[in-house]
Amino acid sequence: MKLSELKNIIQGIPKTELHLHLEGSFEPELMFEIAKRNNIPLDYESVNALKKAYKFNNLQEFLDIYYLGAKVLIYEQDFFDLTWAYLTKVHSQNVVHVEVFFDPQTHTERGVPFNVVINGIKKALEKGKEELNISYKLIMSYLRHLSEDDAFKTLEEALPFKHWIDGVGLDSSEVGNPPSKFINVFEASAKQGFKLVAHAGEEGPVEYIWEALDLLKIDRIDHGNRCLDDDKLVQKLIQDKTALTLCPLSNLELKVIQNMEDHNIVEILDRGIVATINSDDPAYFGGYMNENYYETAKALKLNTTHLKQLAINGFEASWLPLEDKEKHILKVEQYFSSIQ
Ligand SMILES: Nc1ncnc2[nH]cnc12
Ligand SMILES: [Zn+2]
Repeated sequence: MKLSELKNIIQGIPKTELHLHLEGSFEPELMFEIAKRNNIPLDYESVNALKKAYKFNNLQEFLDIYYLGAKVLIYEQDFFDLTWAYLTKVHSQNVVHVEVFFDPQTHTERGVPFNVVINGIKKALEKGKEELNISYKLIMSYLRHLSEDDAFKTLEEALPFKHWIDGVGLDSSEVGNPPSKFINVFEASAKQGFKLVAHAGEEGPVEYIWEALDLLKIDRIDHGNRCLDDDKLVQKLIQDKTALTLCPLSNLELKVIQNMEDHNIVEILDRGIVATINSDDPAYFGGYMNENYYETAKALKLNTTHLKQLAINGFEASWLPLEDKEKHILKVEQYFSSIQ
């Protein structure tokens, strides 16, 4: 297949995004605009200088810059603009359903009230549903470098907005902050009716994936690249149909892999695990959904069967009601039939 043909095929696939940090979709241009209107100095003198700093050797180096950027977000309008920019971008890439993370503690820690953050995000998501026909779920993520008590405080703050939040997640610095640190707050979150996900096995060992499953009782694993290290785990993921939200460009930029050709997504798919493709923090890692599909497909020579499976998996692994999943999956199947 020619690369231009591959690009066109990917553009046409109706897609989901299930692993996206809204703060990670903060493009430098918008960051500078908001910094200026809020009168907050940035450590970089221009968009280009900031972009030049986007060279990471590991997750922590990225997180340090990601939290710096988020500091300019103060008002409801800022959170609205951030979310709306993401939605219009992925709409242009034929993404039709998103399940997005926000990190409340990154903002409440700086004195920005929880309601300001969530009101801005929610208004943009609703506008996206009305005007762009993008359905959505919202996931509140606890920062794992902070304490479980802090996560509990966040859960309390979230309760008045419970009807707007579909699930809770666990992100930030993985190594040294195992899922077991958050058993109680995940149990309390489940009692409130939230679905559960957690980043596990991105940089951390396969044991963290086991902990996320057995101790936190999560529904879906964010990343999970390390799962192939353990055959018993692979069997469990297949049996329980537990999905992985893989993020190939993120893995490359954070040096989880050295080359895209080294990515294990084909093996994960071929073993029968419900693998999905996502962008994680697209403003920092050089690509949104289409670019993630494209770079992966190009490097690993994915065929249309793989592409179709990945797209279907996105809907299967989503939290959409069954009839919506089926409707979308039918459209994916019709699309691939039409291009044969
Ligand atoms: N890839 C990632 N891993 C952990 N925490 C994150 N927060 C934003 N992106 C993240
Ligand atoms: Zn992530």
